[in-house]
Amino acid sequence: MNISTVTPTEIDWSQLFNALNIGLILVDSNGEILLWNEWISKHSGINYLSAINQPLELVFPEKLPAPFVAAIKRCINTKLPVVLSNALHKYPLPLYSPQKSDEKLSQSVILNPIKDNQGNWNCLIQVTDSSASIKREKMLRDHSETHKKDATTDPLTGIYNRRFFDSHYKIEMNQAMRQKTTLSLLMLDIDFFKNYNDHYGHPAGDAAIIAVATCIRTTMKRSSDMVARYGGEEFIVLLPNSTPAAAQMLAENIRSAVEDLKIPHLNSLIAKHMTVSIGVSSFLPGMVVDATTFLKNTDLALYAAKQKGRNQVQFLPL
Ligand SMILES: Nc1nc2c(ncn2[C@@H]2O[C@H](COP(=O)(O)OP(=O)(O)OP(=O)(O)O)[C@@H](O)[C@H]2O)c(=O)[nH]1
Repeated sequence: MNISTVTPTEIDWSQLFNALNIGLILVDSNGEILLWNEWISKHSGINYLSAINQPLELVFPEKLPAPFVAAIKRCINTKLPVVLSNALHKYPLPLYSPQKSDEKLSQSVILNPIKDNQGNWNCLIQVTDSSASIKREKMLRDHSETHKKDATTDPLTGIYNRRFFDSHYKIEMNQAMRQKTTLSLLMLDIDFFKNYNDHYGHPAGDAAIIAVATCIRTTMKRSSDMVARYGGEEFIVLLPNSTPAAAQMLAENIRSAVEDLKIPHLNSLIAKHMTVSIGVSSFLPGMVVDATTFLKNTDLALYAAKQKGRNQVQFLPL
């Protein structure tokens, strides 16, 4: 049915307005209510008879926001529609969810100028419940943030994963070369971890990896330092602007902090507790060396720490 072709005698307009799943209020230029549909009654708790011919600003028990009242006046004066941004005006009217009477309804509101038969301009306020779309947007946003976090974080320990390290390392390396600054790397590996797993079981092994990751993270001081899980029981620490001496000192702090955790390791061949070996390498200003070589050198330093007896720090110059 084309509504524009039917006359008011052919259709019950109030029935139509009340059947709509949006709120409708029509106010004249004095702010008096000319139309108030069922949806608005349901969400405001104010029935048609209490609202009709009353000033909009006095009908609600709460004061209406001044920008909303100003927008209605603007709509009538300019004879132009106004869309109220949901971000700025979340609750223009004191409307509530019929299911949860204490939960304010977030609303999308559009104001339209309407001319009556006498040529007077009124404002039609259309209100829709935007809580569902806001919830959907929030869900999508949370989802994408979780996704981003998943892509950069190691699920077991919560520290960065190797993929994130690889990309971050390239950026830091380029910066150190361009700006002629120092960059140090530590590579850490838990000693005799295979024996630990074999003796205490895989879940205990996982718990030990988490404990070591947490220990490294809490021993690091600067916000620019970053630690990542590089392999099963291997970690890598990137230290921008750290000299060889500072990097070795931090490595020693981490080594002794892990020892101080006193995680029993009866199958270690060098101690009664869990220990780590650490290789240290530093890129110095003006050096001509690529990122892969620097990384390999750090790995060689770690290898040296293992060879020399484990539970120690070894520095290998580039
Ligand atoms: N529980 C647990 N074990 C892991 C994980 N990733 C790797 N591993 C184990 O870590 C052990 C590493 O053993 P190896 O590389 O032989 O080294 P290691 O026994 O620590 O000996 P050294 O490094 O020479 O002192 C292997 O047994 C892996 O199965 C993990 O996520 N959880």
